[in-house]
Amino acid sequence: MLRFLTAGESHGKGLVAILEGMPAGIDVYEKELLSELSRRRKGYGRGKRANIEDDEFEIISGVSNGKTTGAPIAVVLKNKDYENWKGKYVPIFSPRPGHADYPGALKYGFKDARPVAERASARETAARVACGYFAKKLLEKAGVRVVSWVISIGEIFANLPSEEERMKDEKTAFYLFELAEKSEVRCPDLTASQKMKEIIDEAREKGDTLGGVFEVAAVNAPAGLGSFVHWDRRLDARLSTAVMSIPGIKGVEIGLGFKVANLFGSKAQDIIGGEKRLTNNAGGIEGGMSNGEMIFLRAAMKPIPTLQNPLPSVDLRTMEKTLAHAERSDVCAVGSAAVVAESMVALVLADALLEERGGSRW
Ligand SMILES: Cc1cc2nc3c(=O)[nH]c(=O)nc-3n(C[C@H](O)[C@H](O)[C@H](O)COP(=O)(O)O)c2cc1C
Ligand SMILES: C=C(O[C@@H]1CC(C(=O)O)=C[C@@H](OP(=O)(O)O)[C@H]1O)C(=O)O
Repeated sequence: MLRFLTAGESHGKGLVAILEGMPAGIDVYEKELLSELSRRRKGYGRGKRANIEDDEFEIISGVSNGKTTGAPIAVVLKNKDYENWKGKYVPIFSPRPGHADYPGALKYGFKDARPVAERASARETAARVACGYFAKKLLEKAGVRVVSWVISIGEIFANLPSEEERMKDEKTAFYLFELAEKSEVRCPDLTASQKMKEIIDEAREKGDTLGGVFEVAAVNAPAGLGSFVHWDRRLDARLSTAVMSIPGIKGVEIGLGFKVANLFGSKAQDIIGGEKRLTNNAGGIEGGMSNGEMIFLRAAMKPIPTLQNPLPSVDLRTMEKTLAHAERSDVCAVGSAAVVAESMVALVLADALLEERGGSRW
């Protein structure tokens, strides 16, 4: 079983990730890990914090001579911003609607939501991407690649090859990914990317924020990952839980997703006429198992909750009406969330692959 834990707060000394269950013999390149971390951290719409951090890390166990050893892997990531926060304390008395502040304060009995915000913050997703890197390297050995791209931000939609083609065609997936990597918002349509940047600027000027939708594809995933025999072994359930756990994600669709509900069965199912299907409406998963087609999912991220032009809230100490707390924040982080989703998908698929193939060394 591949499992991981993370610890650390957004403005504390740093983050710790422990990944357990990795077999020995997986190649590890620190440069590649650093590049994965910077793919997550950067992007148009991210706030000033992204330029403060450089995601300097240290792998303190589980890797020797550039290969995993089979022992738990521990990665420590520094928060450079810690130095700026040291000795300072900024309480959050008026919870930001949409952030974890209010329910977190109620749950843990705080009048100041700062301790909630510190751990709820998506800074934690840097530790997930560190774990995801190792999962990606294991998948790479099995010929599987996980890629992502953004399809919309606010009401700006990318003009892309048809959904049918995106879900079915591996070459299209790689092509879209390559283009997305060149875009500051991680959108393969470079004209739409420009418009996306413009509405992000507009939102920033108004003290507002944006969300959007991205897609993740796992290319060349073998058939038989996951199982129908029990609810928590179903691959689609495992993938959607993993992606839904990313802060801000409010919807996950596999394959055609919600649209499939509007079709006749004859149009919805992927006809079996040989080893490969003509369509991939199922997003590569039937009966909770991968079916040998590309695994394909889509996720919706809500707009960032911290608004510089804050919404009404209350003071937790008095319950009197006031405006929500405002502080430095991202305006839009959909491209970053897509990178985190790649990691979460890779971790689920690597776990499922190890269930199938086992092995202490690869
Ligand atoms: C990469 C990334 C960056 C984020 N940046 C911010 C941010 O700067 N400000 C903010 O208020 N929320 C940000 N969020 C979203 C919040 O962390 C999230 O909305 C909050 O934890 C509440 O969780 P929920 O939206 O899942 O309910 C970010 C999320 C991700 C994935
Ligand atoms: C630090 C990261 O994301 C943070 C996620 C986040 C939130 O509330 O989720 C709030 C912001 O933190 P700060 O208030 O320090 O600017 C983001 O920058 C990161 O992704 O590395």
